[in-house]
Amino acid sequence: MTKKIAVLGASGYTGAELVRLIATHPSFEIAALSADRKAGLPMGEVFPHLRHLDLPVLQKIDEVDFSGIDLAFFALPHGVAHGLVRQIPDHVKIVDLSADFRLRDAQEYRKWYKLDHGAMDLQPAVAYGLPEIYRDRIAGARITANTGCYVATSLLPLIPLLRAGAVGAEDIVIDAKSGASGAGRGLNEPLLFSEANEGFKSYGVAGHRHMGELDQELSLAAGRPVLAAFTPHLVPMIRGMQATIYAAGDAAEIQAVLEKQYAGEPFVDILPMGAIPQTQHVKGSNLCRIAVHADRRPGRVIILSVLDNLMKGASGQALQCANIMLGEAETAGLNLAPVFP
Ligand SMILES: NC(=O)C1=CN([C@@H]2O[C@H](COP(=O)(O)OP(=O)(O)OC[C@H]3O[C@@H](n4cnc5c(N)ncnc54)[C@H](OP(=O)(O)O)[C@@H]3O)[C@@H](O)[C@H]2O)C=CC1
Ligand SMILES: CC(=O)N[C@@H](CCC(=O)OP(=O)(O)O)C(=O)O
Repeated sequence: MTKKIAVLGASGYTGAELVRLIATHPSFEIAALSADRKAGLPMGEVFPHLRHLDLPVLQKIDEVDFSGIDLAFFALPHGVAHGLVRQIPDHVKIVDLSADFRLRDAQEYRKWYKLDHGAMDLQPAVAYGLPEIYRDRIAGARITANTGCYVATSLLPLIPLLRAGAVGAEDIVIDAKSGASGAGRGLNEPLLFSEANEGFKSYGVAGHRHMGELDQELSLAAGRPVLAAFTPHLVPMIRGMQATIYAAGDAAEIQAVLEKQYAGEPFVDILPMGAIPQTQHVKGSNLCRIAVHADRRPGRVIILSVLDNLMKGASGQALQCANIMLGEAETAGLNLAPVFP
């Protein structure tokens, strides 16, 4: 049976990526698209690459008729979803791509996002949207909080390793890089071509807002508090993300744990030990590719994890969660090989 889908925030990058994916989904149909500043415009005008699709005009959220909608994606900035969620009728399932429902503690949300959370009472029923780890919870949830892009890149290798005790919890360093689309489509001077191209910089050093989410999930996996070092960088590419993770552990054991954990998983590809995954080899796909290297320092490893921030880092993963929530094949609309070169 066809499921009717609303994409809120369809005039942004993750919203447009959801529309691109849903266009080939065998049983999802786009019934409503929302925008803020761009409300009233046809989607094909805002995103000419999608003008061949027969799509509803962008509306303000309060104009959307949710009565026939089965699931809404919130592709909205953080700070919007927690105020919006109560306006959405109970029959509508929600996949929130923002950070609003990722943190289970109101004080942590205030600390990292400088906002008071308006719907923390709903949090116990929210599933954390990392399907390979939380599939069963996602299947029964009304609201899923899609994992952040940097965090998904880091957690896919680290959660199984911490659970298995295969990496030391006390000395994890995550050195991460993102393409510019990770910052969304809003105007932002440091992301102007002449400022972001041909350059490289770190940002959010020792304080990026994804640290709260990392702390939460790494600590849960280890069964004790874990404070990893995490430094994000902006690189002059459009899509793509890499986390280079330094930790204590035995490379052969780590390789074996990851191969076992992800055997049969369609979207996590554990490469042979010592391989070099590249962002170019996941672009446009929902794949996360991971490779383990033994460091020359005994007992230390280097783990490389790459994904497309708009796909497995956001919209691809959100569609994977929606498929699980609506009882569809998990890969529906996601069987896309990477675009290369
Ligand atoms: N980009 C990425 O790689 C990733 C993004 N995310 C998260 O996904 C969410 C969406 O990101 P992204 O698509 O990049 O963002 P964009 O800035 O590209 O898009 C934001 C969308 O939200 C709409 N919007 C903005 N403010 C409001 C508001 N107050 N009320 C209603 N609608 C509003 C915008 O409408 P309009 O343009 O018409 O004003 C636009 O459609 C964010 O929470 C982001 O952190 C998560 C992982 C990765
Ligand atoms: C390059 C760039 O600016 N990236 C964004 C990624 C944030 C993002 O998408 O945030 P969530 O996954 O938490 O929603 C940033 O660092 O703020």
